[in-house]
Amino acid sequence: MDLRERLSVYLLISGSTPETVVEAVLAAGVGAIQFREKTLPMAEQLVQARRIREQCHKAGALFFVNDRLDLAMAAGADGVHLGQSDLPPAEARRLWGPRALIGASCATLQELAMADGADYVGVGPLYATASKPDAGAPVGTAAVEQICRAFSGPVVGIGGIGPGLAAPVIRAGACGVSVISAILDAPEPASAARELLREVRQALTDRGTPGSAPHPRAGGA
Ligand SMILES: Cc1ncc(COP(=O)(O)OP(=O)(O)O)c(N)n1
Ligand SMILES: Cc1ncsc1CCOP(=O)(O)O
Ligand SMILES: [Mg+2]
Repeated sequence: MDLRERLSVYLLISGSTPETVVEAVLAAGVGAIQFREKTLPMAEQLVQARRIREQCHKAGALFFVNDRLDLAMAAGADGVHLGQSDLPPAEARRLWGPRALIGASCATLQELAMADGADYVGVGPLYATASKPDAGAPVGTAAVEQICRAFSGPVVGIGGIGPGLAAPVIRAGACGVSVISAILDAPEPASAARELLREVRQALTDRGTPGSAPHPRAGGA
């Protein structure tokens, strides 16, 4: 499975996400998980990150750490996701090496310029979201279209994406959607994950997914 396919549904979790929920969404087909924990002490984050990495790898999913290159490396993650105020992707690459998967956030073409060296980009917030109070104004799917024209790697949309809102993101050119509340706030997270995956796959089929070479660092599965 290549990187684009694994990013079809990319879930962000925190330290308070129950282990059983992680297990269930992975079994439902979530292909990538990002550990996004901003408050717990680092030693505790490291223990949690290692446990989630194990869960992901058993399920054949990718494991990313948000913000912190040091934590990502210590936890044996597949990659790190860096925002505009984090280490530049090129610097993370220099420190971690060629096998690391590096993701970057951008909302505009100017921000994309700062993402040089990233393997994939997350574009957002696309819609209003309560999950990130400092997210800024929604940029909508037009931003996905613009960034997909300028960046040849995988692009995921993020921010306020729930049922029925994933298909427009794929039609705009993204390979997947990155979510928190659509899955974690759902009464049955595994069912919500399956439904989102179904919507993404249907939209990719309708779009006529462009042939993409397997990503050299996404591993085989
Ligand atoms: C896949 C993905 N895309 C965007 C983000 C947002 O990153 P950032 O802007 O650094 O904000 P925080 O998540 O750190 O609050 C992301 N985490 N993942
Ligand atoms: C981390 C992040 N970055 C941009 S929007 C967002 C929050 C996404 O959460 P939700 O899917 O609940 O809107
Ligand atoms: Mg960040």
